[in-house]
Amino acid sequence: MIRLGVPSKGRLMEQTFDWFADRGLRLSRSGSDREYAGRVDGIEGMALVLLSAGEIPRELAAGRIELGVTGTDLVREKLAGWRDVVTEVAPMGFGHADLILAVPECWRDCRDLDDLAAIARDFRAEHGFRLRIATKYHRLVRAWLAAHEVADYQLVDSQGATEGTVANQTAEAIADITSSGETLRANNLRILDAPPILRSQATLFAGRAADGPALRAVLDRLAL
Ligand SMILES: Nc1ncnc2c1ncn2[C@@H]1O[C@H](COP(=O)(O)OP(=O)(O)OP(=O)(O)O)[C@@H](O)[C@H]1O
Ligand SMILES: O=P(O)(O)OC[C@H]1O[C@H](OP(=O)(O)OP(=O)(O)O)[C@H](O)[C@@H]1O
Repeated sequence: MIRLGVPSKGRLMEQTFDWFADRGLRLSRSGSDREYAGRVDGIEGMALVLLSAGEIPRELAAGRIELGVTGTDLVREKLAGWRDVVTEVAPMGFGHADLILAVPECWRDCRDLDDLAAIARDFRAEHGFRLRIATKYHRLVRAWLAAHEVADYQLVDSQGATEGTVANQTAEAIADITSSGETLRANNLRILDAPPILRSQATLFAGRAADGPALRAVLDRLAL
């Protein structure tokens, strides 16, 4: 049996269903909207598992699902050495979002990473604690700031409504996913002049341990 993990709600779920339908497989919930079980029609030996997008990387790594749809951001953030654990089977062309770092709009002297590094040094001297960056992408943000030699900061965990942390005075800057930029603008935040930390999109992943004839038959059926 090949178990396919799919996000359990929202646009990501609907677009995933459409993507498989375009390839001849019909995914559907088996019961009500609140029941997280589903079925796959159009192929033998495949089961649908509805999960939180954030949990799909872990489930792939644990071998509890063989295939999974989630954002590349979540796989890179949640799986250390992700390439050893999962294979990217196909980018799916939706769920595009950039992981970016943003500062208050009113920080006129903070345009790029060099500015941020200097401001972070001064901030620590002035306030006695390190500048706080709110994010749920700890691994990716730490690696990116280290690569750009920004050191005087601390990460503050924020699992949602991250853009609100600056107004709420629990952080000075944020690192989060953006697509339209509306949430940033509404919260008076501006993206630093730098390439995004990561460009993400919804992707079909396979667990490396799942490789075998049953998985290959499914991928052949999908012409992948
Ligand atoms: N505004 C957006 N536009 C496009 N993609 C987005 C946007 N926000 C988030 N995403 C993507 O959607 C995926 C799921 O996001 P999110 O982290 O909100 O899911 P989740 O943590 O599983 O949610 P929940 O735990 O509430 O089920 C991620 O890969 C993310 O990059
Ligand atoms: O650039 P935009 O188009 O405004 O989208 C960005 C927002 O979308 C995501 O939040 P989501 O709605 O998934 O909720 P969350 O804050 O709980 O993660 C993300 O965390 C941003 O807050």
